[in-house]
Amino acid sequence: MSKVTASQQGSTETPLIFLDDICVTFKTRTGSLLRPNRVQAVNHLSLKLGRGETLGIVGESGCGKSTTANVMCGLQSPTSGHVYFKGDDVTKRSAEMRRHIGRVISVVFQDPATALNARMTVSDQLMDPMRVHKVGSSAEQRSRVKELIGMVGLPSSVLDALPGQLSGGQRQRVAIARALALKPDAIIADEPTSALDVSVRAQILNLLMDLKRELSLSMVFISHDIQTVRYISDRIVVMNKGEAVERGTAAEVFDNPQDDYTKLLLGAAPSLLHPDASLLR
Ligand SMILES: Nc1ncnc2c1ncn2[C@@H]1O[C@H](COP(=O)(O)OP(=O)(O)OP(=O)(O)O)[C@@H](O)[C@H]1O
Repeated sequence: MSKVTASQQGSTETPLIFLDDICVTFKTRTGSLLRPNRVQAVNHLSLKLGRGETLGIVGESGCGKSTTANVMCGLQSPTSGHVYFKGDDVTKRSAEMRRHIGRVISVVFQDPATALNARMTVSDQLMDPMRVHKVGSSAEQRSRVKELIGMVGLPSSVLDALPGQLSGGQRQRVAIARALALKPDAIIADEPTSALDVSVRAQILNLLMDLKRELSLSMVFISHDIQTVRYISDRIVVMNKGEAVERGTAAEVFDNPQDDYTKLLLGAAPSLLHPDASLLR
């Protein structure tokens, strides 16, 4: 397995995740069997996720955000380029490496209704990753489940509930608790508030920020809403048509946007966050 040093990646500390010149091309259903059409979902993208930072990835639907997230957590192999985890080249993962990365990088998806198993109680959903990865005794797993549900601000009475008996916000809290079950290094949150009622979006964002700080997590936060990304991120990458068109600290991107597309996003739709700013901290 080849290594890349921090200085080769242009920083003093080896990032948790480093995507180096990633391209992802998909064959589409249009075109013929011999000459399938292709879509370039990610086009020569390089980015780093530092330890303990929140990296926001923002752009319109179809610009390649989810594909980028999937490359980061190993759900998608790049067509070209390299993926480094803590400096190790993990582009071509063995089954063991895939398992390890699945444990240390967790994903929170947009819609908790589909991300959770409708037939499993909350308790079983939280226990599941620990059972699959054989972490702890059953007594330790049960105790961790109680700890997890408290961490996301839900009462232990919900542990016996099925997802369908919970509100959308409660379900997303359960999905976040499950993502934390194996004590990951990083969470990738892919549009985690988009499917939620506007009144609970700020609560979920605040929860993610609190957990990230308390647990010293790294986080990738993906959204098409640039105001939400600004609120939660330390650094931001703006994507357009598979490419990173702008990057910088949240303040740099907002106060002094350089790219026309970023300016367009900033001038576009109002924030999808609750209009009552007092809900945000
Ligand atoms: N499995 C796939 N097969 C074919 N094309 C795909 C596949 N996954 C994504 N694409 C295409 O790649 C491009 C980027 O998709 P991606 O889902 O990464 O964008 P996105 O910015 O996350 O969009 P959204 O916000 O709508 O989820 C789109 O044109 C999409 O249709």
